[in-house]
Amino acid sequence: MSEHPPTQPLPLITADEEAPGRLVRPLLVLRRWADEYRAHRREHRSDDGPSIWEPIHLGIAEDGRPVRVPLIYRNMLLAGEPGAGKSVGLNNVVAHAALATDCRLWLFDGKIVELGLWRSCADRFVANSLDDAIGALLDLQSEMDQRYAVLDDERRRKITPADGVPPIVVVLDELAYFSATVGTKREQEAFSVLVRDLVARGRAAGIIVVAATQRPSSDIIPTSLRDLFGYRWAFRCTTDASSDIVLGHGWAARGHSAASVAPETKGIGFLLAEGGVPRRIKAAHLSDEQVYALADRAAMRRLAAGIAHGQDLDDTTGGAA
Ligand SMILES: Nc1ncnc2c1ncn2[C@@H]1O[C@H](COP(=O)(O)OP(=O)(O)OP(=O)(O)O)[C@@H](O)[C@H]1O
Repeated sequence: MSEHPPTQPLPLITADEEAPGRLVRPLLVLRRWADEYRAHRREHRSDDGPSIWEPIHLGIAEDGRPVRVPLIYRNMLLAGEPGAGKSVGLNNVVAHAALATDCRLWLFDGKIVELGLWRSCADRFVANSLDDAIGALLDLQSEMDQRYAVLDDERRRKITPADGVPPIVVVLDELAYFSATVGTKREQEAFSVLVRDLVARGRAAGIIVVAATQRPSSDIIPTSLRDLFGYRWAFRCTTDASSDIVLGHGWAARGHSAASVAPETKGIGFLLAEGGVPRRIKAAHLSDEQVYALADRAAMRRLAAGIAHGQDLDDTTGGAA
């Protein structure tokens, strides 16, 4: 935000010829200062928008405090029964990433319409083709490997904002569609192996995986994959066992179960952040109208920043080189 300009000294004596020398009332002085400040803000308003290096607002905790988490160098898993509020929760993450012109956005949506609202902001949008999904993940894997090669050359461990190499936010909704529903077993396995590799190795290269599923079962979220996610957000689950599949074994027995969320209380979930204790939070709700408005705004910002949809990763960022 720009600073307040040097304030011009305001005359404390009116120039009113009919009452020369009358003191200006302090309230009027304050009002004029406020007007001057507002005008300055309007003129110099900084519209930098959010950054992917800043925490993302997810909702509010039980104590009424906002819940904001940094996503950079981390991954997030969202799971819960159909209609529990995952898409609404996911929209908070996508909105932040879309508005942040310092990251790229790759969206995978087997259902097409959930993330489809953000399509104009995405560098790559994969709909219901497993073939396309595998192709896109292979491209991400090779981008990740290139970035690591550069980091290795420079004897560094991870990318930083100073590098100018944009983090890539990869959003996968619905995970089970690609890993268990369409395609052959072999293709599903190829998809799962690539996702696991990105989640396991992508963080330091700035590749952030955010995956959502309405099937919190061990075939979709095996423990070995679940444990790679620094953030796990369990929306209402039907059983303690499925809540544990998302959050980790034993949390339900300790009183942290997403099965305790009443079916009618949409948007409530348990967020486990980096080895802490799961917190019960309510996701911030963006209506469809708000999502459309934000998506349009984000697309314009991306266009203005020269990173609009369709531009090749290497054209605009230089890749990792
Ligand atoms: N945080 C919230 N605040 C208010 N209402 C919410 C919230 N989250 C969800 N809802 C309501 O619940 C409905 C279902 O939410 P949402 O579409 O996010 O569920 P979902 O878990 O993604 O479902 P599915 O798995 O079927 O896609 C929303 O349309 C909205 O009306």
